[in-house]
Amino acid sequence: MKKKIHVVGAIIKNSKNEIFAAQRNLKMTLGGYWEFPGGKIEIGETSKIALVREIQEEFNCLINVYEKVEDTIYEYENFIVRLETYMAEIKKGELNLLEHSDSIWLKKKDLMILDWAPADIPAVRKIMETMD
Ligand SMILES: Nc1nc2c([nH]c(=O)n2[C@H]2C[C@H](O)[C@@H](COP(=O)(O)OP(=O)(O)OP(=O)(O)O)O2)c(=O)[nH]1
Repeated sequence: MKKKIHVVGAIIKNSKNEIFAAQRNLKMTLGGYWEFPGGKIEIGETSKIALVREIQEEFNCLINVYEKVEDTIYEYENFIVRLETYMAEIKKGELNLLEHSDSIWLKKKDLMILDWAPADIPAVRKIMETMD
């Protein structure tokens, strides 16, 4: 049976209404794909607490987490992911790439130029449809 993982991702918006995307480095699973930063929820954590922790660990940055955007299940070749995404903003500091190979701030209309991790596509579509 395929392993199931529960992952949370932050759709971080700046004052120019741009969205932050990060590229997974080639040593990570799904290396090279773009994602909403985040990671696996640990036992006993809420999704929002996990998201704040992951962004602190991977980007040394404190975020505020707001409403849920999407909740998708996607079956990869070797595992099944449940990806929850939440709107977020930087509360303190800046996003430093401690683990990712690249990052970009994009207007929502341009989001599809990236090669997103397949599980992220429903969230990307939803942002493009709903955000001002
Ligand atoms: N953080 C994040 N992970 C995503 C997204 N979409 C998606 O399919 N994933 C997958 C990639 C990873 O297999 C998993 C998240 O694990 P993680 O971010 O904690 O990665 P990790 O380095 O700890 O995982 P691993 O490479 O050690 O297996 O979910 C996304 O938007 N954000």
